[in-house]
Amino acid sequence: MVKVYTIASGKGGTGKTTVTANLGPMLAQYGKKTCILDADVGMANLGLILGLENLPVTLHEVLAGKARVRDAIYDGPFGVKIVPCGLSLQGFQQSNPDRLKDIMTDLVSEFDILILDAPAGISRDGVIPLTIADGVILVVNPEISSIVDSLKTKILTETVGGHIEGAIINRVAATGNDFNSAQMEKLLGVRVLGIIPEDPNIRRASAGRSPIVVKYPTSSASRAFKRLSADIAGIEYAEEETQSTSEGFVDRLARALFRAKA
Ligand SMILES: Nc1ncnc2c1ncn2[C@@H]1O[C@H](COP(=O)(O)OP(=O)(O)OP(=O)(O)O)[C@@H](O)[C@H]1O
Repeated sequence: MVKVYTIASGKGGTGKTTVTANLGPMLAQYGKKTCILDADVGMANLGLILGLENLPVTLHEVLAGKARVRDAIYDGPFGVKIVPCGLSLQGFQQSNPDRLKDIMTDLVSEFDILILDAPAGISRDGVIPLTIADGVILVVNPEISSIVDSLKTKILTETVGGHIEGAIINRVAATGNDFNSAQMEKLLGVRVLGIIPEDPNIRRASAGRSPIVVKYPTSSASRAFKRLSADIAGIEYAEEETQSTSEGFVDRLARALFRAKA
């Protein structure tokens, strides 16, 4: 039975695309037939950070009624399938978001998990992905404005008959000064599914057109994404050894010095 998740937030820039781009490949790696779709048709950037652009057919053409969804499915890391949007404003203007539901119906028989990267805010384009998901996952930053906006999205989701699966707290500081899981659960009134730390390797990986789980698999955010994906896939996650950047550097320096002395 397919499970459809929508990755949503109230405020923009909380990390929805980052979460989608990393959960998708990891779920595929853990044996789930997974397809990620860029439902942020106006400000699409899932394709951009996964190295997919200048494509002949994207979700824009499908939503415009000019192409079939199976022609807009591309291969991604670890076997995940990706349905990106184009980058052009014209493509967005021609898209009809009401077609999204039919598109999902076409895909349900082929996948175990479908993940929709929803637009920020509470526009019509944003509401449709909330209604067609089995579970909406809120991506929240540990700051009061993001929490308040997520609460609005939670209420909106429930008002339109959607179901909140839980929240992912993203960009949590390593200092331990941010709200913890229990506090976030109390504030949001939803289950915290995972905590993703602030990790500069996320931006480096995106600049290299790759998800962090592929580019820097032992980085702190990658380990958090793997743990979260394993939970969603219903498998046990074996904690990997931490590869601290400073240890790696010291080891490399020691080796270089040893070679220089020899
Ligand atoms: N855990 C993190 N650590 C460091 N940087 C992060 C983290 N998560 C996301 N970012 C960065 O924050 C920025 C916004 O992330 P992203 O594009 O995923 O957000 P979004 O919610 O999809 O945005 P939008 O609402 O505009 O679609 C990006 O530059 C991304 O690299």
